[in-house]
Amino acid sequence: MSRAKIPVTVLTGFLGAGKTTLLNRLLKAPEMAGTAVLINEFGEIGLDHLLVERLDEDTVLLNAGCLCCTVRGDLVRALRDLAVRAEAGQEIRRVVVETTGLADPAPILQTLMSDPVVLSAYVLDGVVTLVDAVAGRHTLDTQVEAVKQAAMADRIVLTKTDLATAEEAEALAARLRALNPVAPLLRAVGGAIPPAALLGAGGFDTAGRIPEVAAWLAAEAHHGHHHHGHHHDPNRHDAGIHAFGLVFDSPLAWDGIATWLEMLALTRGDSVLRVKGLLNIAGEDRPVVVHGVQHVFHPPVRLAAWPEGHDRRSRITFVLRNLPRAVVEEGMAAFLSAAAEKARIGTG
Ligand SMILES: Nc1nc2c(ncn2[C@@H]2O[C@H](COP(=O)(O)OP(=O)(O)OP(=O)(O)O)[C@@H](O)[C@H]2O)c(=O)[nH]1
Repeated sequence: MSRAKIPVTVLTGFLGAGKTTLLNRLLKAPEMAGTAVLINEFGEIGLDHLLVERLDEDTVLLNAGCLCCTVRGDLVRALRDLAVRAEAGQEIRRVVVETTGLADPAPILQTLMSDPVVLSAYVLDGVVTLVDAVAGRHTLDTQVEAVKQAAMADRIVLTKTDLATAEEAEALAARLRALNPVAPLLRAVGGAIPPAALLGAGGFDTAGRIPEVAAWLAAEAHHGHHHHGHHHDPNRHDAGIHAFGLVFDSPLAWDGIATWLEMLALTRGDSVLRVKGLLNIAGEDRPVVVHGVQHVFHPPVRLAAWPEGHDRRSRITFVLRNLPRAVVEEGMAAFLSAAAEKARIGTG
């Protein structure tokens, strides 16, 4: 007799919407035991695997590229590997795939619903899409991926409602209901939501959805991944978007980096789709994690310890739209040297 198929949940949502935060909470729930996680990140230096508070053999990185583009083959391979392990007796009760914030869900769903090996071992359990209550409106206005993510969701989770006014959240909710009449619209602050609200959505169905959804899937079925428009450059989605990472050998001055990140969010928030950093701050034993999402610079968080097996250099990744890398690098260097000078004068 063949084994029961393993349910796969696709966790998506635009850059910085709160996917990793929610995943971290979810994985702590007892009913999530035996969950394998596949993480995909956009940009040269992946950090998410360091930020998911559990990196064991069942967390697989699909790194340096976008799941909907070049990494699609990796997704199939990772799922096949997990299926082999499950067949050999390892307990894999569920798989969660965290996509990059820029992922178009159509090719991912198409892959999950059509690859014969994947189909033999897995069943699609649903698409969970997170929408940031603060940045969501602007994101839906400017990024077609975000529209697709919302329209193809089986569950939509409005995040960061603690940072938005009730009117903002309600206006966004109304827009999401129009884009997706079938998905329950849930809310989560800090990723807090019962797993049962997200899991067990059942196979993907286009019934009741806006007509574009069926058209997007049909287009993917015809294209196949060889003709997928943007698969040549993993770090480039539309012409204006690019990602890069910076690495710093010496500890950084908190003053300089914090002031600069605040300035960047304030003045260039529309162009700074995402900043994520794991930082070695002068005078701190523990790593400090910083997150910027468009106009919001989130409060920094100290991790309990440096991730094992990783050096203590600071790493910052950026996803920018229509903003040259040099502008960011020069601005950052100026703020860091101003902070160093201040410290020198202060102590000298
Ligand atoms: N205030 C508030 N902050 C949140 C909430 N959810 C997430 N955040 C913060 O938002 C920032 C980004 O969260 P992540 O979970 O890293 O977002 P992500 O979607 O995984 O980001 P990418 O993988 O880069 O697309 C972090 O600073 C989180 O602490 C929320 O409900 N309220």
